[in-house]
Amino acid sequence: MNDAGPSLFVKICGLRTERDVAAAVGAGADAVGFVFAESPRRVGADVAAELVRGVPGRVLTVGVFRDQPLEEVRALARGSGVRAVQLHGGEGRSDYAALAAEGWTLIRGAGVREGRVPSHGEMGEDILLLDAPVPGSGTSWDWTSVDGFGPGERWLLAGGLNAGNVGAAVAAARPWGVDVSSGVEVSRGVKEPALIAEFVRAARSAG
Ligand SMILES: O=C(O)c1ccccc1NCC(=O)[C@H](O)[C@H](O)COP(=O)(O)O
Repeated sequence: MNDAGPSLFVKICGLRTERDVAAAVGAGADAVGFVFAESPRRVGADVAAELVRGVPGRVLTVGVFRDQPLEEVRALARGSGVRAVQLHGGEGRSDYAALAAEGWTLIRGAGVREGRVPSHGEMGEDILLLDAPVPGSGTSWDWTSVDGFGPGERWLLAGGLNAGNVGAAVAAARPWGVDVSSGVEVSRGVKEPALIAEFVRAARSAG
């Protein structure tokens, strides 16, 4: 994983096909996400496992969940072979602690509502993902409301990003990395390789 380098960490989320994975990896993404939560992007453990097998070790594989029982999170994360778990619901500290003890890298998806920006590490996460209140909806929020993250704090900016606005978003919020789903799709759940390549290029030149 790109850990402390100067370049912006780029995650492409909601991949469903080998073509999506090839596009994200080929474009130079640092992480790829597979949605196991209720969503048009949802994949099963078997499909995800097949896709994860095609991802090189330098790219972090992430399973995305929302308000699912811990046993289900464990089963899907293990069954698919992802290395990181991203939680978007009301999961509590004890859930984070249990998953951390089992060795997964933990990403906490937190919606920014009315300018209230959650702090890094509140749940014991490794990476904080600041998102729109409805994750994966392609909606943006006021990125200028972010203030006060230290240089060592790993946090991802997400929510309504695309190749056309990621530069301004990065300039305003100075995140450690960015995450996108809708902005690299032609319709909900259908990724477009050219948009993925364009997004990674724009993000890299911004950060
Ligand atoms: O993608 C989904 O449908 C989804 C459903 C439930 C929980 C999380 C989900 N997605 C997480 C993400 O991919 C991020 O929210 C994403 O990077 C930002 O989404 P977007 O605004 O569509 O770029």
